[in-house]
Amino acid sequence: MDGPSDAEKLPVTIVTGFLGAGKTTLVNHILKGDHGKLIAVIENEFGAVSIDDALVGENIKEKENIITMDNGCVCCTVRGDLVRALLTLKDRAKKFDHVIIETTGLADPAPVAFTFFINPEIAEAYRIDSILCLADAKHIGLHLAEEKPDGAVNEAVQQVAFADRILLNKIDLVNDNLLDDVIDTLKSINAVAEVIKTTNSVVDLDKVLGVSSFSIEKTLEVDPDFLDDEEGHAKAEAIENAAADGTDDASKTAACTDDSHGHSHSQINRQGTTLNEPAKKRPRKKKHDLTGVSSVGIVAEGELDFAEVNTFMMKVLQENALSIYRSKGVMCFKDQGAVKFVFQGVHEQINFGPSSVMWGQDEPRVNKMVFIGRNLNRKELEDGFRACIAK
Ligand SMILES: Nc1nc2c(ncn2[C@@H]2O[C@H](COP(=O)(O)OP(=O)(O)OP(=O)(O)O)[C@@H](O)[C@H]2O)c(=O)[nH]1
Repeated sequence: MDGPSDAEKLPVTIVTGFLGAGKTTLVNHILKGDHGKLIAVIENEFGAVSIDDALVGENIKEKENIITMDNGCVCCTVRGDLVRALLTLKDRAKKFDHVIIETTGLADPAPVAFTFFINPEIAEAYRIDSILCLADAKHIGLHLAEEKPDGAVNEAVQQVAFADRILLNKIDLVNDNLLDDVIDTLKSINAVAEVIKTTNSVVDLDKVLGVSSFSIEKTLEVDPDFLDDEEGHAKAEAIENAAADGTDDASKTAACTDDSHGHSHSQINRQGTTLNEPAKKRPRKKKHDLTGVSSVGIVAEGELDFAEVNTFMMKVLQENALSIYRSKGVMCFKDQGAVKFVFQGVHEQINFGPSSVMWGQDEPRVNKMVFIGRNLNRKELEDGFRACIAK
């Protein structure tokens, strides 16, 4: 018997893009939009302390419409969680019109997309509408050019290569020449995806929702092994088992092939074909290797001193502009009543100010700060931040 047609399946948008590119800003733009759709959001954060759910939660009417997956990358350690989240959403009485998955900025989108093909229940209920990649016009060049250890994928390249739409965001931060260069680089990696220039991820919603721009044929052109993963069957089985028994161990084992928290995917080159084109022998797939990349999450009770935080953050971000990819947090300050502050940093670029919502009456006023980067000094960051609590 034939399965359901694509039109009967729930459309899913996978939002990808490097750390700080504007993914959460896009999700919020979509949620606030006048589209009349009931949207469920699956948020994945790399660190154990999540901030994005609070930032997205401000725009989502009911808490149950947002599912957060912390402490791991959706393409690696929490893939079992993704399967569980999708199965849970499918069985909810409330019928959603659309699902958005916001991946971590370090996720390789290929295994996330793969999930929609290996699990029959998910394949029957969902279709990928689009893989959207947010690219930060100012910093994407840096990340695309980053040399990775031998055998490891560059996640920024994978994100661009697998997208069917690229939102080239933060165009306010670059001049026209640089913008043209960035577009050339993006096109050299992915010649087929439409590139849409945006500021603050503001895009016409018709260009991002219900666009049916994902195509398995195009994906297979980018990665001919996409559905034919060396470990694919073992992975599928392990992930399904993990989903069934409520543990992630199986997906960890399946997805992470070594201690460096890696698993294998094709590395894409600038022409959008796999490196080491398969000759007779299948090329060894490259690993998603996050060695040295970590997140430091800090939860601190008490009110912060404004001047101390300012001095500490400026110093830390100036001294580590290249190694701290991303910093973000929610904070409460002395003498500021119920005003909730949001800190957003992308490398040395900072946005810091009051949130659009206040601390709720029953909401515990707890400061949360996350730093994500390479070779972070956990103790220095934790001690420094805690020292900013007002005496
Ligand atoms: N100048 C400028 N800032 C922007 C733009 N779009 C987003 N931002 C800011 O960039 C910061 C990061 O944006 P997010 O939407 O949180 O980025 P993200 O990709 O979700 O970040 P991660 O989830 O940490 O990977 C925030 O301070 C945004 O307000 C833009 O077009 N121009």
